[in-house]
Amino acid sequence: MTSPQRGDSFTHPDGRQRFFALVPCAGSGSRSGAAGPKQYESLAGRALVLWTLEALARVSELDGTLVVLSPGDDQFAALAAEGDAEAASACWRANVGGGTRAESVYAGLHDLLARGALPSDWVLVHDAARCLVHPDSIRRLIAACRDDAVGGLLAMPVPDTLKRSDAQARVAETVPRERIWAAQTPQMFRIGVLRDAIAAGFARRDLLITDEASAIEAAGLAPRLVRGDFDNLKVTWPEDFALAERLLLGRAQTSKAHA
Ligand SMILES: Nc1ccn([C@@H]2O[C@H](COP(=O)(O)OP(=O)(O)OP(=O)(O)O)[C@@H](O)[C@H]2O)c(=O)n1
Ligand SMILES: C[C@](O)(CO)[C@H](O)COP(=O)(O)O
Repeated sequence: MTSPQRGDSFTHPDGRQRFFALVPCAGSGSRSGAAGPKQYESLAGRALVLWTLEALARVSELDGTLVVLSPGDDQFAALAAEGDAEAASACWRANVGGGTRAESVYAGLHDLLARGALPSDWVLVHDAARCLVHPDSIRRLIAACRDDAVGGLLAMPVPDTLKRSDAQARVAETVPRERIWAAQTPQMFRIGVLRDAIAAGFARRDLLITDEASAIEAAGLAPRLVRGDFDNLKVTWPEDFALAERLLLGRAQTSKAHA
C-alpha cells in the first residue's frame, strides 16, 4: 500500500463495505513507569506500536489505517522513516490526539471523514498499546459484525471471582461474574454512529467513555461481544513490557519452527 495523501478518495464504485482502522496512540503511559510514552518502548527489538501496526497490516479486509498522535509527537514520524517500519509508513497520521482516549478517537474520526471516509463506513478502533492482537481475531470480528446493525468488539468472559474493594483495599463485596466480559479492542462501529455517540457522551456529565462500546451503549444500542484472546493484553503496568516481549518472542519462534 502506498502512503496515502490527505484528500485521497475512498469512494468505491462497487459500493462494497469499507473498513478503516483507527489507532489511538496519543497517550502518555503514566501507569507504565516508562520514561516516555509506552507505545515507543522497545519490545523484542522494535517499538511497541510497530508490532500493533504490523498485526493490522496483515488484515487484508482493512482499506486503510489512521494513527492518532499527540500534537507534539515527532517520534512516530522518525520511526516510520526507519528501514523495517513498512506498516507504519503505510498509515495515515494525524497529530490530533486529545487529553483522553475518547477525545483522541473522536478527533481521529473527524480526520478520517475529512480524508474522504463516509459516515457509513466501518471503523475498527484499536489501542496502540495492544501489540499482541491476532490478525485472525480481527478478521473474526469483521466477519461477525459486518452484517450487524450495530457493530461489536473483541472481549473475553472473565474467569476469576470478582471483588469490589473499599478505600483500604479490603473486600467490600463479591461481584457476580455471570455474563461479565472484559472489553478488548478492536471495537468496530459505523463511523457516523460512533462519532455521534461520542459527541452525545461528551455532552453528559454522568458518563465516562472508556471505550467505544460504552458510548454506543449510552446511545441505546447493544454492541455484539466477539470472543477475543487472553493474550490480547493492553500493555499498561511496568511488568507488562516483559510479559508482552516474552509472548512476541514466543510467537516469532513458533512461526520460525513452522516455516
Ligand atoms: N489521551 C489519550 C489517552 C490514551 N490514548 C491511547 O489509548 C490507548 C489505551 O490507553 P491507555 O492504555 O490508558 O494508555 P495511556 O493513556 O497512554 O496510559 P495511562 O492511562 O497509564 O496514562 C493507548 O494506545 C493510548 O496511546 C490516546 O490516544 N489518547
Ligand atoms: C478500550 C479499552 O482498551 C478496553 O478495555 C480500555 O477501556 C482502555 O482503557 P484505558 O483507561 O485507556 O486504559
